[in-house]
Amino acid sequence: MLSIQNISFSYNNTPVLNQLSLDIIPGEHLSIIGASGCGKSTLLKLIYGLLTPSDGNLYWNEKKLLGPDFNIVPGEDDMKYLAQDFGLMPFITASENIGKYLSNFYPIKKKKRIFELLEMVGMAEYANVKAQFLSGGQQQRIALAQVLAQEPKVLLLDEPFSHIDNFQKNTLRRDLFHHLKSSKITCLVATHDATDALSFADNVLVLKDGKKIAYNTPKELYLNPGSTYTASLFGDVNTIDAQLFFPDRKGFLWIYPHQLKVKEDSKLRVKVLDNYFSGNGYLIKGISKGKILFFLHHTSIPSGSETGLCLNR
Ligand SMILES: Nc1ncnc2c1ncn2[C@@H]1O[C@H](COP(=O)(O)OP(=O)(O)OP(=O)(O)O)[C@@H](O)[C@H]1O
Repeated sequence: MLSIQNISFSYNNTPVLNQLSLDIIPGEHLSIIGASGCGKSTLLKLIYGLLTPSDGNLYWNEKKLLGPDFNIVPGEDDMKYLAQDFGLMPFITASENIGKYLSNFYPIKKKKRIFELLEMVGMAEYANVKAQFLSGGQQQRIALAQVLAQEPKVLLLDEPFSHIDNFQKNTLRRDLFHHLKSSKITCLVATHDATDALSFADNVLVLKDGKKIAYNTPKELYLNPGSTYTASLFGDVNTIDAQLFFPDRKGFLWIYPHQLKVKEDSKLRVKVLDNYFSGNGYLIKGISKGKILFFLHHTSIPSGSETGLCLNR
């Protein structure tokens, strides 16, 4: 188990992480989400041992992780960390970058493993191309293959698909996360992409200003985000007075655009401000009693017109 126990961290006396605790069981896939600068990358660097916590402890299977103040070569043996800047060697080929840390003792086995990994990241045809001639997305895929090559027990991925186009990203992450699950590799992913968290994580950790503000399964967190901050990490969201739909309820509801639908005679009145084509319909921006609301509709609605909204159950 990976155990994060009450860790805090500051860069030059500026606090970045604040008393964070979490246990991650072997084989678990955790997504770490939060606004830019909330401390996601810093947390991964602390776990991998590139930084030392100013307070608290980290354990991997009862072994205390000591960080760079105690290890001559930073980085834990059982772990691999893929940083946002990939770290490939530019003057050697894609294959050589992947095979860099693999043993030369069994050359046929090594070649096979490199090929398998190139296939997994959809880069077989670039095997002999030097890294410096690959695009950003291609380099990111080779860097992913490189961290997988040594079969780590824990994989720490920082925005692993940020440079990869949607089409390839969808295929790649399905294949990658399937591979990690079947190989029982524990995986922590810092991400801004809601799909990484919703579709592929077992649990999601939400950070805000270096603090853990929510932790749950993706489904539970999506349906009951508990704050506008958490809900908005999954996309556009409306914060609506609960009494508007449920007279007995107090507080707010977090309603995603697809959870509202047009009902002309509904008492929630909205004036349409803008329409955004979204493929299978329109995302519509409206205003109701001075508050911006987003909802979906199968056609556009003229700006300036008024309509009613109700819950889409
Ligand atoms: N080497 C550093 N020296 C000083 N401050 C740093 C350093 N690295 C990061 N920070 C600051 O620490 C805070 C957390 O940074 P971090 O990179 O962990 O955030 P993040 O959540 O991963 O952001 P993003 O989503 O934009 O990658 C930010 O305010 C950042 O400016």
